[in-house]
Amino acid sequence: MDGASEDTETLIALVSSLLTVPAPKSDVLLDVIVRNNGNVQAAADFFNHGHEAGGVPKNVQSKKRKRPLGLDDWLSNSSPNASAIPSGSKRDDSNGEPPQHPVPLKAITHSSSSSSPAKPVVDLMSVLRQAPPVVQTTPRLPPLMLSNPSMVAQHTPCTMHLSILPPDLACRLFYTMVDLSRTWNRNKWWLFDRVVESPHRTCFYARRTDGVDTDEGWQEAAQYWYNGRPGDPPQVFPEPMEEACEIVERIVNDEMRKRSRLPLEWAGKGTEGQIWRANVAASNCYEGTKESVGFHSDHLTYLGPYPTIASLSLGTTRIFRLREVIPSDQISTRRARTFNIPLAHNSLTIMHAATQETFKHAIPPQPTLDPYKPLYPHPLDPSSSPEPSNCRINITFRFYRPDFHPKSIPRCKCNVPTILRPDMKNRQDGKADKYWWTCYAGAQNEGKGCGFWRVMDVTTEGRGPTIADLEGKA
Ligand SMILES: O=C(O)CCC(=O)C(=O)O
Ligand SMILES: [Fe+2]
Repeated sequence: MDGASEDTETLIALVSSLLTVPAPKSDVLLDVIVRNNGNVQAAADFFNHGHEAGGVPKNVQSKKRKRPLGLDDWLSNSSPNASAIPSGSKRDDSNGEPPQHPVPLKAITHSSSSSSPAKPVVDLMSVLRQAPPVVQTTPRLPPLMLSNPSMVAQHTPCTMHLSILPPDLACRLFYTMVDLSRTWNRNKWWLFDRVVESPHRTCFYARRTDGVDTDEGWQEAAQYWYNGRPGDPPQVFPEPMEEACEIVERIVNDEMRKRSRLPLEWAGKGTEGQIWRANVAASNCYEGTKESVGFHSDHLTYLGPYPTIASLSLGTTRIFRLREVIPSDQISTRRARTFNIPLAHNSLTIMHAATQETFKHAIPPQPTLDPYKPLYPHPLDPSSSPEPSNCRINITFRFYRPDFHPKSIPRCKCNVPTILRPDMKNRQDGKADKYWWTCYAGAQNEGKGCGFWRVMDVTTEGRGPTIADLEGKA
């Protein structure tokens, strides 16, 4: 995943933790957070001191006299040493909101590369727990298994494409990535006051044709893949990944031509006139039943609004879980449904425009799995017989937009590049959606950031061309 996404729910949790009055509903909290430009303390002050002064309208006050929700309510009591992933559903909003102290970049870089955290690193899933229940009157819908491409297209903004690579290429790419994955790392970042670790291994790749050796922008982009931890320069696409990428690009372009485009989507073209091309890829390896990635939407920092992300699955079939984030104004009238999509070997899931703005996705732990039985022997040992494998390899091919080049990303008061996130809860279905640049220093700086928060404005920031520019509607 592109870093771990912190989102509006994290902001809400942080404001709730500062309240000395009964907690209002989350849409009210968010409204006040937005009006205070994302300043958690100012939003909390508004509730704490505004009530008596009549600052909060009657209809935004909670009817129930409840103990205010504290930070501890969001953190489970599990031992920080626990590295096993507990069973049962866990919330993953990933990173905590960057806190309040400005820190120079050097300190952050130093801290991220060599810090010895005060508390031991813990598995992310052992720190987070279920969100408090929202009072709901609409009926709960049971999770739905989307077992074929037409069901996926019917219920989600994604499409599913089966058996996309020649079988020998799919198998060779699987072996190549499993071999490479032995050196990949688990993502680590600060969540509130401790370091958490993603329960799977990941690696960031940049395509050679896109100036991997010369453009230091890729180095920064790679660093952000690892939640701001400095690391080695990005790897280039290994040969079978390049071969697969060309096939993936053709499928994505064919699919995109059939779909209507949204105003903030990128409207540039590739050298061969393609609507979409991949210039980077991130690969994930999940071994066994427990390795997973929690619910998140991908950071949009270099992808820009409404990205298309093409996700190739190889090896063992795992479930891809999708769940819509219901906008605040619809929360009492409809419920999100959980969709489970089995990702077979050699299948491509395209997360089309608006997936990151409207849904969260996860690869949950699962009780059992079917080992993948390769059809071909390992290319480095052609006389061996193929061994069944419990690994799933995922490669997400992405297009990092030139108008969101690392050089153009605003820096916060810590002098660290910010991250771009959509306002999922207050969206307008492509018409006037809001995106925020927020401080991300806290992910690596012992949880300390500056609280920087600014609305992204495509026009004043000189970004584009977008579809709206082309259509003259900007
Ligand atoms: O493994 C997958 O299919 C999902 C990976 C993912 O969400 C990510 O890399 O952002
Ligand atoms: Fe993701």
